[in-house]
Amino acid sequence: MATHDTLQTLPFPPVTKQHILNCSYHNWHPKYRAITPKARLIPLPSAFLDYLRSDGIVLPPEAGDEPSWSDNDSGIFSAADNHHDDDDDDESLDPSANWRDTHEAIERTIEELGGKVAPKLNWSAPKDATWIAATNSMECRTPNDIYLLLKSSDFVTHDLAHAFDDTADQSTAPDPEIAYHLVLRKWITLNPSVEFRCFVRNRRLIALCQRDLNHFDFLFNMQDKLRDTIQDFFDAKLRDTFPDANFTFDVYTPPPHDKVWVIDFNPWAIRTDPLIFSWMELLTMEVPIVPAPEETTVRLWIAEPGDVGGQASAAIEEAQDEEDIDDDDIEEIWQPEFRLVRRDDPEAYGFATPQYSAHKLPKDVVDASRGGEGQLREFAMQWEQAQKLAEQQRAEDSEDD
Ligand SMILES: Nc1ncnc2c1ncn2[C@@H]1O[C@H](COP(=O)(O)OP(=O)(O)OP(=O)(O)O)[C@@H](O)[C@H]1O
Repeated sequence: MATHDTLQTLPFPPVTKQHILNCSYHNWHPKYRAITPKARLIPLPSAFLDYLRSDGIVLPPEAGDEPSWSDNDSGIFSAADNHHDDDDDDESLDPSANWRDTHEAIERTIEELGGKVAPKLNWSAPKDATWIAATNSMECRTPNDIYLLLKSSDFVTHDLAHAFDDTADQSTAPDPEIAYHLVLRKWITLNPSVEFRCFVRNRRLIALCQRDLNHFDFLFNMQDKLRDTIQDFFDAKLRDTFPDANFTFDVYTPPPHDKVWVIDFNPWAIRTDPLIFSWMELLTMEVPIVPAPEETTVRLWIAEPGDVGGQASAAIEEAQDEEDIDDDDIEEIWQPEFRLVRRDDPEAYGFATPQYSAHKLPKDVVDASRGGEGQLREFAMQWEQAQKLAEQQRAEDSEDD
């Protein structure tokens, strides 16, 4: 998280609520549907959002449900656990009673997408919660798999409660109503080595880098081809169509690496992880505005703090008018910086280091669970129990004081 100090010193152009909304999946997907992996969007009613926001994790009963969390110290319940023989209020125990249509739409959509999906909300996928899933991934086969991930994710909570935090028009404009959607993407086995984050400043692709911070040797041989492919894709599909001049986008380039899929858009803002770059680098990186025809050198423009928009674009237009040079000439001699993780880079994760660990269980719990499949759930239960005991102990201690 950025400190107040960082926010003040980084020369970002103002990030508005509209910038955030433009990166919401439901806003950009209709326009870019043909260049994204197959996905379906399910509008979420307020009853479902209340469920996501509520404390604790109670899952709707599933066909043939047994009380699977028999001692339930985990705090995670299937509604079947609450079943009483003489109960006539079963409905009230099923959290999906108030959003049955949504539940059924989710079921149908999973089936339509081939039985396995990767879920996300308007902006965030529950990448930080995969530890709680039986698959240890975001792969979901049932609505309950989805609810468990969404309810366990801090990233999803951010979408629900903090979407417009730190925007420049925070106090001057009321928060627009957010049309929350559940995005279900047909599950594909992605090779993380060929996922890239791309940075666009003033409608120019200025930098790109790996999303997965492991070192992949083979990428170095493919670097030029990948850069060209992604640059061409950006020029043809995104440069003039995305509503903002500054933004980031994530792509996947499946083998044989001549096609590009958009996975996501993110705002040009501190909340977006710059990965192997720093925001200061991206904000101040030198970008050519035009090659001088009589010289072989390139004139460079350096961003002024706070100006990565209007002035630069005006300067480009003016230079182009004067010197009759078009964008293609510029592209020929200048390329975005494409950063890969080198073998000994300090940024590189060791293969054993889990990502998003700040959102997970303590390291010794995760390490200890590496022994076998499914054990993480058990550790999760033990962890919850340990937390409760610690809580109890603290309460007792403070009573003693
Ligand atoms: N259809 C899919 N099938 C399987 N995995 C997927 C699919 N789509 C995306 N993923 C994986 O999920 C990851 C997260 O997706 P996405 O980028 O949409 O999440 P996010 O929360 O917006 O991430 P960030 O906050 O880093 O932008 C991707 O990096 C990719 O590895």
